[in-house]
Amino acid sequence: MADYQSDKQTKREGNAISRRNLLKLAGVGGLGVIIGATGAGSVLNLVEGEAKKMDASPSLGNDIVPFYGKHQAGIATEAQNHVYFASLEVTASSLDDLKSLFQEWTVAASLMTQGQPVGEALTNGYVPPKDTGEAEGLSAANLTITFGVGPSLFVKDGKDRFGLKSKQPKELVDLPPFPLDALKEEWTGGDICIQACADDPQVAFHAARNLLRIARGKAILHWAQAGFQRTKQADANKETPRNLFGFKDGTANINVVDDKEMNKHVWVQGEDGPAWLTNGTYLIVRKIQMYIEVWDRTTLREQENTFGRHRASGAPLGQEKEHEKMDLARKNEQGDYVIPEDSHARIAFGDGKQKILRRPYSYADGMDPKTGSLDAGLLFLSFQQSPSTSFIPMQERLSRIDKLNEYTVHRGSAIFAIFPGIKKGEYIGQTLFG
Ligand SMILES: C=CC1=C(C)c2cc3[nH]c(cc4nc(cc5[nH]c(cc1n2)c(C)c5CCC(=O)O)C(CCC(=O)O)=C4C)c(C)c3C=C
Ligand SMILES: [Fe+2]
Repeated sequence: MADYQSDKQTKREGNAISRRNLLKLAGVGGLGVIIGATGAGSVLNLVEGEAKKMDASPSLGNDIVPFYGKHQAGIATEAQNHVYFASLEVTASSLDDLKSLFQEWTVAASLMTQGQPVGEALTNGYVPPKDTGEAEGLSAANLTITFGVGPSLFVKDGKDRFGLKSKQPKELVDLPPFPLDALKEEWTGGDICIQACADDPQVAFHAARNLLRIARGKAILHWAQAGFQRTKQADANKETPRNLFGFKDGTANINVVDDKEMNKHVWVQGEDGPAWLTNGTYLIVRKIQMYIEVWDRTTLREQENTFGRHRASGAPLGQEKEHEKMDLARKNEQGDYVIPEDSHARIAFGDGKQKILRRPYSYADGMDPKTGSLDAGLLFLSFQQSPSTSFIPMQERLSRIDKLNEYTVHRGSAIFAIFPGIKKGEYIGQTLFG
């Protein structure tokens, strides 16, 4: 705790410009107006120029994740404590409107991820402030904002909405129905997604809210979900985070610093997809309710057999260390597999060839009014290069055999193509919208 606070303090003192200082930059007033006249690159240069005039150090604070890069942040970057995930429906009808929306979002996202507010100083008492204000005085809290587009942005009800049909990737199609799915329209699909992750829930919410505000008249919220994991301050040993069933979740994940693995399983490469998506990826989102009360009445042995791992250590059943390779051939004296045939980890692993990058968050949304039980679960987020050869066959297996199905139900689902990262002067989505 103390460490985190002192980190934040250092960042506030050493950081380029605080949200409060940026509000004083009168020259940056009316971002939306300026962008229309000058384009995203010029606005970004203007903002950066004004920041320098304030004699601010351009060096990153220690809780700022760089916004620019080959890939968007929020995928291979360390998972923050909180997520605010939003799925949007586009109401604009022209490609130009869509383009200007992403240009404005790029400016706003680049500012907010540096811990700066969106919009001009609070000088005009006759109009609403541009920035909604709840993050004023707060640091960037490692905020990342990741944007993507769903299949319905390209074609909806058979209509080529923005003349982008020919650019729709083969992989970007609605997921097939899986056995036991209990999806609700209100948590399914979307034209655009925004994943805002931060080490502070208010910073994550502020980011999504301000982007939605900018979208007014062009896009509306379709569904949203906040999520959390244990905070890093509370976890001195930096263990693998535990899900709401008490198990370490993320042990056998892709190693994000292993470029070879990431290029093989996560990033879209030239030959795998359309050129506009090179260095992007696909995101699959599943809102999975977890029957916590039922789980809490289940014996430890049954819980461990469900996952195929020990609860305390996270090690595969019959083994000792969390990161040991699962011994799937090992049998007990009765001749049964030590890691049960219907256990989650065994079924998800399959033959070991399908790999996805999981970046899930727990959610807890009060009570399910129908049952009186806690409405809690997992906002499952996974990034993969090819959903059709990784997530889909994996989920097909899991939905038929996985013992975990006795305790969970899939309520929401969506797929998005996640844009590649950008350089300064470019805007997110530029490779698609031109
Ligand atoms: C289709 C993909 C997956 C869904 C959906 C899914 C849901 C889900 N998972 C847990 C908890 C755990 N999952 C674990 C491992 C694991 N899960 C998947 C995929 C999906 N999970 C994979 C690919 C793996 C790794 C398999 C392997 O190679 O060993 C584990 C074990 C620890 C770990 O490795 O992370 C847990 C725990 C929940 C609670 C859940 C839905 C609510
Ligand atoms: Fe899993």
